[in-house]
This record gives sequence, structure tokens and C-alpha cells, in this order.
Amino acid sequence: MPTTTVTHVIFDMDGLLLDTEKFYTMVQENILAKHGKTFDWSLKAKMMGKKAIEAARVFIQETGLTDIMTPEGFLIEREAMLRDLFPTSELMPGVETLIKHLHANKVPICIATGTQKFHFGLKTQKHKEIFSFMHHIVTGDDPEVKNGKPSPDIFLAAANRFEGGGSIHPTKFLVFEDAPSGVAAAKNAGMWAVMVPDPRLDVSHHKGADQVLNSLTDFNPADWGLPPFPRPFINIPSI
Ligand SMILES: O=P(O)(O)OC[C@H](O)CO
Ligand SMILES: [Mg+2]
Repeated sequence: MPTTTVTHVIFDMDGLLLDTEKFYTMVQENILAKHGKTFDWSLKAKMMGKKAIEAARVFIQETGLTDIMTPEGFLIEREAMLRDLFPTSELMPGVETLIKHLHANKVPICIATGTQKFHFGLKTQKHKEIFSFMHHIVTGDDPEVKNGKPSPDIFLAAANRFEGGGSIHPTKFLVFEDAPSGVAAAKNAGMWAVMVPDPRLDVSHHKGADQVLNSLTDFNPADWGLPPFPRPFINIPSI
């Protein structure tokens, strides 16, 4: 990991801030089971992080369902099943502590997520305070995001929306991601990428990340020149 100092942080959302990838996996397993097929992590690795329609095209192509359903039809079926699940989304471990710490230390933070704006609202409705600390949110259906991850579009758009964003060097941005497409998008944008992958994701997909963590609870802001977490207060009684 390079010794560098970043000044701004961009968070991915699904699978990184919110424990939502399990919903996509479960629903996609259910859809494939109806056609006698199974969903596996090699396909998941190709889909996660992408815009919905781009992920849908991968799903239909890779599972050989092109004669049975269209990507658009798959999304309609998938989203009908996801709609009731999204509002139950929980934060991933370490998220609340890290976001509150960065916000308290006035580190500019934002979100760049492939999910569409409507689903963003459903997924975050239980966590309004945490998401209120974000300077801005860029979603996959934003007009500036012409191509989804691994294209750099969404991270470049997110960087530009900070105060003075357009003149900040990309290496001043630290991106947190869970998906190979997201790490690639961050690197394509010239930014640093901390990957927090699902343990079921093959390690071959970790390449390109500047740092790989098992959990956000293992992140040390000082490693990136960000304000350190306060030292644990140890109350040593006077003798
Ligand atoms: O990981 P995100 O937040 O870019 O979301 C991407 C899709 O919506 C889920 O794979
Ligand atoms: Mg993600």
C-alpha cells in the first residue's frame, strides 16, 4: 500500500456500506432455479457493481436464457422480488464508526453507486442519519454516468461534485469498493481503491486494489493520511 495522503473519500454502496448483495444473490438464485439453472460466484463477480441493465445483460448472456427472457424482463421480475427486501437493508460492519469519524473530522465524503435513485431511497430509509453525512450521492441512473463501472464515469462525476472537485488531483481520492468492476472503475479514474470483498469472491478478483480488507472494521484512516481514530481511552486509576 503506497504511503500517500488522500483528502476526499468516495464510498460504493451495495455490498460495501449496505448488506444488500445477499438480496441480489438470493433473488437471482430463485429466478435461475425456475429454469433448472444455478447461480454462482463467478457470475456474481461479473454482475456486481454494474448498472442494472448492464448486469442484466451479463446475467442473460452467461446463463443462456436469451431465448427465454430479455434483460429488461429479467429486471422487472428481479425488482418485484427485491422491492420488499431493500427497506430491510442493514449497514455493513464498521460503516457507522468510519462515516461518523470522517464526518466529525470534516473529511469530504460521498457515495457513487450503480444502483438507481429510486432503489437508493428504498435501501437507505432505515439509515437516514448516516447517509445525511454524505456531501452528495451519484446513482447509476445519473445523466453524467454514461457507462457503469468499470468505466470511470461515476467516480469522475462524484469527484467533480465536491467543492473545487474539478481541480483536485485524482490521487487525492480514496474509493471504497466491494466489487471487481468498482475497483477497476476507481483505478480507471486514477484514484486509490480499498477493496472490502465478500469472502466468497475468488482472490483473483482482488487484483488492482491498493489495499484489501476483510472488513471496514480493519481500516486505519492514518494509513492514508486521514485523521486517525481517537486512541482508546484507558482509565488508569491513580495509585
Ligand atoms: O455496488 P453498487 O453500490 O455500485 O451497486 C451496484 C448494484 O446495484 C448491485 O450490484
Ligand atoms: Mg458494491
